[in-house]
Amino acid sequence: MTYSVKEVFLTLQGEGGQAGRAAIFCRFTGCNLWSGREADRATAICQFCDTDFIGTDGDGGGKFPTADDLAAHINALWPQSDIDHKLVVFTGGEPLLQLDDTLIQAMHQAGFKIAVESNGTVQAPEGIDWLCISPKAGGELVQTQGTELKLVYPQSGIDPASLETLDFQQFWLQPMDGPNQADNLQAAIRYCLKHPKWGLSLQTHKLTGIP
Ligand SMILES: C[S@@+](CC[C@H](N)C(=O)[O-])C[C@H]1O[C@@H](n2cnc3c(N)ncnc32)[C@H](O)[C@@H]1O
Ligand SMILES: Nc1nc2[nH]cc(C(=O)O)c2c(=O)[nH]1
Ligand code: SF4
Ligand SMILES: [Mg+2]
Repeated sequence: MTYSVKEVFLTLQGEGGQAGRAAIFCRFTGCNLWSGREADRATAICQFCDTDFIGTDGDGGGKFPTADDLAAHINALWPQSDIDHKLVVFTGGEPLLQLDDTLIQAMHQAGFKIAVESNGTVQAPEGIDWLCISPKAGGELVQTQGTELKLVYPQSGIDPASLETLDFQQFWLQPMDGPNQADNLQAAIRYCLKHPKWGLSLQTHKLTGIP
């Protein structure tokens, strides 16, 4: 299958339990909860998205006819001096609309651990090494198991307590970025102090000014 990719870049994972680790980010085009057009935001299922995932015109983006083509493109951006810590993060958009067994196999063949950032509305294939699920109010949660659950907070319609019994190793609250970012940060801190199952996930790439 042909993969549509907005951008591919080397950066440090900014969020969640792997924050600070070098990784190749592969951002797939398209999402099932928003068209990506500002005109549609107010009527979208997910209205707070901080990401441009339209088209294939970003740095390192494009259309890749085969999994081996995309794997080679990702591999070429990894520092040549390292073979032991190869990490790719598939994100988007919604990566599980495109990530398939063939691409998972190709990335493992190239020596990568595979992390995924998903909204949880699509069942994940086998073989993902680090699965981050970030539920969205209004999006049906079908993937209820994974490595970390990262809830953008606050979201009207989702109480963190309603997610606590799901099968994840780590639980994070990530303050919603946008006009109320400062208040959202304080609310997330207060929640974590009262409910220690939850940790605070800051979007550290925004603090440091890296992609
Ligand atoms: C752009 S999404 C792409 C992956 C997938 N569609 C998802 O929603 O998980 C990447 C991460 O950014 C988070 N995110 C998106 N908009 C945000 C915002 N305004 N503030 C904080 N986190 C946000 C998402 O919840 C998700 O964890
Ligand atoms: N540095 C960095 N870390 C991230 N973690 C999740 C991101 C995403 O957009 O999925 C992201 C991103 O866009 N940049
Ligand atoms: S589900 Fe993820 S990519 Fe889609 S609009 Fe929401 S935050 Fe953005
Ligand atoms: Mg991002």
